Amino acid sequence: MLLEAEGLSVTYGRTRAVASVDLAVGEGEIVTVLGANGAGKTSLLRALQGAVKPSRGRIVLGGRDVTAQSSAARVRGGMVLVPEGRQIFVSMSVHENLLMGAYLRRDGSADADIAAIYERFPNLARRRDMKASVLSGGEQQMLAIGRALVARPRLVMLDEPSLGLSPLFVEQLFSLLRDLNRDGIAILLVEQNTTMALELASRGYVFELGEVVLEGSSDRLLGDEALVAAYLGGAAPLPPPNHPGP
Ligand SMILES: Nc1ncnc2c1ncn2[C@@H]1O[C@H](COP(=O)(O)OP(=O)(O)OP(=O)(O)O)[C@@H](O)[C@H]1O
Repeated sequence: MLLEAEGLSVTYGRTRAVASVDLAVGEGEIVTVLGANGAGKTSLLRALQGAVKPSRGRIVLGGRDVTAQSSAARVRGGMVLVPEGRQIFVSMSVHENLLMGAYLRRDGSADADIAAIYERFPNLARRRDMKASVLSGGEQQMLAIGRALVARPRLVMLDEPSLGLSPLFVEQLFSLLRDLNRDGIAILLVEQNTTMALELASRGYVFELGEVVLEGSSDRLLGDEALVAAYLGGAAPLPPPNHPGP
């Protein structure tokens, strides 16, 4: 396995945001983490990235225990996070944002990788000297992903990347994730867009109150009625056709 979390727990004061979670992502695999708001998905990713110290458990990346390592060391180990809300540097140019992605690389130089990002994202190439604040939401998401790719990851973790994007951009985003995966990059995707996430991923974990309540192949989860009822909007039955209304 490329990434393994074993018995991982995250607590904030008395709140147990992540409770004894076991999770794994294989080399080149796409795995999705689903769950309602507040289920602990962001806390899980932040613990994996090293932004939050887990209260219990361990994280193994490429066979090495990284639980005590800094975020920077984990980036060098091949794991990057595209955080919720993108968190690009809005007062910096597109190009400067991409250069920040190279900052943590051991060699420090990323000209060829940034050129490859511009090839992949022509919209960013056209706007390379503009401030990131003028980009559309979709372009900002592409920039956040582009910046992560400059670090040459083996695993990209994304926290609700489709949030606030138009349906067309969401389609583009998912097709980009598919392309990245074809290039050999493993993906750990936190999404509210349950159906699209399961159609992209090979496996999924469903979180509730910090615990994994369901896990399995995407096909199994897509066919699981309990999951459909709880997470795919199938829980509320439609009123009968002759319903008098309010
Ligand atoms: N920094 C923090 N301090 C205290 N409690 C926190 C903190 N961050 C998250 N929590 C709490 O931990 C729980 C899990 O939150 P988390 O953001 O990880 O869930 P989530 O599944 O990512 O939700 P969302 O989809 O709304 O982002 C929630 O009860 C939340 O209020």
